[in-house]
Amino acid sequence: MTSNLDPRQKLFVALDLSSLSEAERLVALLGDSATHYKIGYRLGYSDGIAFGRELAASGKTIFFDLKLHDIDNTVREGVESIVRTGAHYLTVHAYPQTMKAAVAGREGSGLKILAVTILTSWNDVDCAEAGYQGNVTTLVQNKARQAVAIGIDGIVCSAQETGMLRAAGIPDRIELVTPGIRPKGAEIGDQKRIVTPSAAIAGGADRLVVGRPITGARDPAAAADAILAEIATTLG
Ligand SMILES: O=c1ccn([C@@H]2O[C@H](COP(=O)(O)O)[C@@H](O)[C@H]2O)c(=O)[nH]1
Repeated sequence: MTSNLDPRQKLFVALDLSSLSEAERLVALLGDSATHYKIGYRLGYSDGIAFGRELAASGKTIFFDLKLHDIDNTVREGVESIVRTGAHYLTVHAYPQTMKAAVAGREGSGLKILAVTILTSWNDVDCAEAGYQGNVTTLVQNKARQAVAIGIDGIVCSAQETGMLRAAGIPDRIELVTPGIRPKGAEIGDQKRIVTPSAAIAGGADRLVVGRPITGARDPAAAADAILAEIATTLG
């Protein structure tokens, strides 16, 4: 049996580009190949919020990866501002107070809050260096459980952890959003917990986040199409 799922719904293209014009060019180049975009620090701190608002109004699914973490009032008010952009997803760091404030801020809106557990550029040594007790697996699991209890809509983790999280009882309604995706042969860069697109889908990732393997490719549209083909084949 083949899947009816549109593979484009599984792929967030990270618009980590230095200017609005570069981002506009990439979105035009990708055309219908991409329906979901992520905007992070690089574009977000310049024209990215307005551009995300524009893309959302044009029918694209927009994910602001702002990784909020601040005092409750600031987080809540920040989330309220993001609600007004019409975006669909927003990240906060997976600290209890921050997650509670974010959930309060998005009350009554359609904005989904995603909790960033342990960055995919970290391994066990990095967690120890940051003063955490426990390894990546334990920390991701504990943070995910806390996030679910608080009412968060999704978890950001590596696709290495998706199976473990479902086995630990993280319910299917919680979206597992996975950066650190690297097609075979792609440059790894600063990522440490990487997974190929097909392995991520096979392992139960709900959404893949891909930046440099697309934005840094000589032919970004071809790179995105190759990832979509890999996703489609795995979905069956
Ligand atoms: O744990 C995390 C959380 C967020 N990210 C973001 O995803 C993209 C990944 O980009 P690549 O170029 O494909 O590495 C980037 O915007 C990160 O800020 C993450 O990598 N890991």
